[in-house]
Amino acid sequence: MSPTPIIAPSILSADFAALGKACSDTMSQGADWLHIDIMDGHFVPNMTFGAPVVTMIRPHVEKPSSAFGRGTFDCHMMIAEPHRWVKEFKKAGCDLYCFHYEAALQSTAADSPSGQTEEKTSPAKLIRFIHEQGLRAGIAVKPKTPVDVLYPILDSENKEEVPDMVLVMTVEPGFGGQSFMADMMPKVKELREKYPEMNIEVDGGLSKKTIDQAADAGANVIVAGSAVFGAKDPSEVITKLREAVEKRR
Ligand SMILES: O=C(CO)[C@@H](O)[C@H](O)COP(=O)(O)O
Repeated sequence: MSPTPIIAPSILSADFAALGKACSDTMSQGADWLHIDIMDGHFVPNMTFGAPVVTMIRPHVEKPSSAFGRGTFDCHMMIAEPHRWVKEFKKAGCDLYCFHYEAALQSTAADSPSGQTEEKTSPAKLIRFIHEQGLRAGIAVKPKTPVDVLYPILDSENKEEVPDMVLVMTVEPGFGGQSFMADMMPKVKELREKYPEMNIEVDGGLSKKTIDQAADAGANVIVAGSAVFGAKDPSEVITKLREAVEKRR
């Protein structure tokens, strides 16, 4: 049986002028996690916000009582140099630090904004570092990145260097409201066949219309921005997304 369905509304589509309330509202409407998009204008052609905003919204959502529990702050780091921000985001209240494989390949081993070094890091080293800070680690792949690049990382004997979740992007990262890329589903299917118990997240264009394709492929962590925050009845959308995943377990 694949893991529990987890619905993670992406606050990129929330009302930024009343973000704290938007976060607590979506939780009371049935969300499991909050998906928090961090964009730096380098790794992606858009900017959002950084750790101070995460600190401000943390008190609006009860902290998870267990790993991957309700209230998990799922920080999707669409940033260059993901290694540099782990400690800051831990302090801000992040629970799951999900970085991009493509960014980690370019990253240096600095562990604070001021502590740059020239030493190259690697996705595996970064996962170890995230775990050492007491966070869960996620690794994300852009649409053009094949998932087999992740197999050496996922199959590592060294458990501290194995991520807790894989995020398969179903749009090019950077903006909400884009169309779901159904051609990403073979990647999800392949991952699910190989790793039946792993959390597999999909992000981009998920809605009542597209959820069946993602659920059929085996995704269990569903990110939805515009479909939830733009809905007349967000609870109904969250329920439908969850039911679609639950049906395939
Ligand atoms: O990471 C991203 C976009 O880069 C997402 O998390 C979006 O926020 C999803 O928005 P919708 O496609 O669901 O509107």
